[in-house]
Amino acid sequence: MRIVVVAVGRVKDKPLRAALDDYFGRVRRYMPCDEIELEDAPPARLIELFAKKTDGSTTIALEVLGRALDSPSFARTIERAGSRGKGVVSFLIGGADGIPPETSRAAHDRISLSTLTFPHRLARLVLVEQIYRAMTILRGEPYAH
Ligand SMILES: C[S@@+](CC[C@H](N)C(=O)[O-])C[C@H]1O[C@@H](n2cnc3c(N)ncnc32)[C@H](O)[C@@H]1O
Repeated sequence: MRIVVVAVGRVKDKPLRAALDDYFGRVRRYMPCDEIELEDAPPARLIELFAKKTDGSTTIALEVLGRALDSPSFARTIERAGSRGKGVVSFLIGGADGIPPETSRAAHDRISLSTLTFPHRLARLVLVEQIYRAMTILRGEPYAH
């Protein structure tokens, strides 16, 4: 199984980059995990970019109005998605204007991190932290603070 986080926008802020790198590093102790940053672009271009970068993977769109999950259910969602097809699970995060509706509709699943709307870079951090948490849940290992 491999995880790919496909997100609109670059994270240049150093403390946020460091926090993301920390959680990506933790996830990579369990499985390969890539981060793909897409340029912000008009919806038609974003639809193309998301499709190209997630080709062949099981896609999960991050949406405020997506399926509400607790962390154990999120862990099981990753496990199930990883058992499909080629075992590549791609998480999609939109930019300031969100994920193009066509891309979101085409995703295999749509999940929410909260009913609150986060800035997209913060949503990325919460997602990667939750992926790390999911890995510890699936392995029955303690969460390293
Ligand atoms: C600022 S939000 C986009 C808001 C946009 N007006 C919309 O309604 O989609 C940017 C991205 O962060 C992610 N995001 C923000 N808050 C989220 C939440 N509570 N749950 C899941 N994803 C979230 C989504 O992928 C969203 O496309």
